[in-house]
Amino acid sequence: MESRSVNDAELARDIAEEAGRLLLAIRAEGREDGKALGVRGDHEANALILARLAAARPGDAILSEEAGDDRVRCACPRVWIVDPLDGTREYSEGRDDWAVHVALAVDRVPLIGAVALPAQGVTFDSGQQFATIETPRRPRMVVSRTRPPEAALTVARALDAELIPMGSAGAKAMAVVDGRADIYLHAGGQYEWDNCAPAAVAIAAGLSATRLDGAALVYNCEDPMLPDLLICRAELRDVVLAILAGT
Ligand SMILES: Nc1ncnc2c1ncn2[C@@H]1O[C@H](COP(=O)(O)O)[C@@H](OP(=O)(O)O)[C@H]1O
Ligand SMILES: [Mg+2]
Repeated sequence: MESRSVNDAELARDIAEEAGRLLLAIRAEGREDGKALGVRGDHEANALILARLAAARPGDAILSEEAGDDRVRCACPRVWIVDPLDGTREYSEGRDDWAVHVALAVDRVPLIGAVALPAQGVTFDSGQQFATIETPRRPRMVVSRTRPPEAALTVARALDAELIPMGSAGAKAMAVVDGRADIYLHAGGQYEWDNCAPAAVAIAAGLSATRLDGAALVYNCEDPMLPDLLICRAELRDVVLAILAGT
């Protein structure tokens, strides 16, 4: 029987923070820059996360952006879904909007997750307490800084929302969790590892996290592509979905 001395959310947080410290140390070394820095960071953070999960939860399956996928996981009820470095481009550019994602989907539901933002010195996990945040009169929407989707721009125009460009799905989702933004809308392509941990934390924080048609987010699918999502304050969900349905 494997050891469960820490619960799944604590384990996810510990591992995400440890990978984050490694990524900060690699960047501080200054041996690589640009693409090579991102490649090394992805590779070493992935190795650390896979080793830690295999030791702590040997009975569970793993889906990682940086590891092969034999799809044996599809028959497993508990699957860890990890992105060792989300926002690789931003990490390589010396910015602080990048993240480490460690999530656990149970029966395809994003139940547990941790999102570390190592360069911002903060980690969020689905087991923590979340502060109550007031909704401002003018909504703020985080969007990809390099490829903001047309659907997000349409919603922003309709709501007169302020647009905040930012890298990394995890960094954007956590901006909504901690009240720096109210809506994160993505379309056009993403994978389960990009949004599983962010969605798990967002749902635990009482936010709405769905597909752009309002459907539930389902994980551990045969094809790990999960191309669009909406994470927002629960009270904004219906109005955003109605705007999207009308486009
Ligand atoms: N159209 C698309 N197709 C595939 N992946 C996409 C995508 N748009 C964004 N992503 C992925 O989603 C994450 C956040 O992107 P963005 O900062 O543009 O919002 C990045 O993950 P990685 O950095 O792990 O590759 C990026 O590769
Ligand atoms: Mg990613």
